[in-house]
Amino acid sequence: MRFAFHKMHGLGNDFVVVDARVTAFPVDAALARGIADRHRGIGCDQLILLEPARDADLTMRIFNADGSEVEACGNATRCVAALVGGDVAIATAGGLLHASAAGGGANVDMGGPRFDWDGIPLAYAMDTLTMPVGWEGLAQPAAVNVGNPHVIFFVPDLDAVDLARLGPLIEHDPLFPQRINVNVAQMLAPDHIRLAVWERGAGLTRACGTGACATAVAAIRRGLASGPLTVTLPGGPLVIDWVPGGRILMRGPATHVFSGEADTDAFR
Ligand SMILES: N[C@@H](CCC[C@H](N)C(=O)O)C(=O)O
Repeated sequence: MRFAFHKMHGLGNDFVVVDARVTAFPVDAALARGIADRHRGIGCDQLILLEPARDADLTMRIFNADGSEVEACGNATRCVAALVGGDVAIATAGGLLHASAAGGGANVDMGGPRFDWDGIPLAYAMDTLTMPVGWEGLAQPAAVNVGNPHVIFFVPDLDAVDLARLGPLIEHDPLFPQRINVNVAQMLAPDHIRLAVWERGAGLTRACGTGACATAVAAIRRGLASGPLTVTLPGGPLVIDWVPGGRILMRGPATHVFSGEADTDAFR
């Protein structure tokens, strides 16, 4: 099947966006993996599929590079808002999001975070603000669900952490029945966090919007920070705001790189 796509990125977290609002685009895990493949496909961290919605302007489906379909993607939400333009209500598996395109990027209302252990989800009950668990030097993380699941470690020196090695161990730990996105954060100031993310199903990425949201929320809950604050990822900064009990607001860039056409047969 011939299809059109947009290559986009948010701070280097890159996407293949297929607008299937008019013509359906049947995707399975193997096709998503093939499109995302950086050697044999188009290449991306996530494949984003736009479909019609009943109670929103559109539905956004998210497939990680490993083919798994997931609930939320902050950077893709900004890209979709920038692509569609104006104010847009986006239905996702993680909830209804409201976004508005703004000067080279977008503002997104990412909804409210969850902290209950079975809503993360974790395999068994524990405190999610300071979890009594650890993996080598990484210990006592926080867990936050912002539509998708995140675990956040605060460390004194981000450069001392080998996230490429520890990320997959933690992602696949039985404590996380739906696997987990692994965030390692260094507080630079009460309004500035440096962050690296091992993404579930995609590995190390240049940026993770939901990771920035989850980390900002965890830092505020722990009394380490107050919003609004800047989260600087390898690909650049995002601005996140949250007050306890409220909704998470994210602001950041969205870039359209090129548009193209391809044939699904090429990726199977
Ligand atoms: N890059 C994203 C998150 C994509 C989904 C994530 N890997 C998951 O499996 O939950 C972002 O910008 O939030």
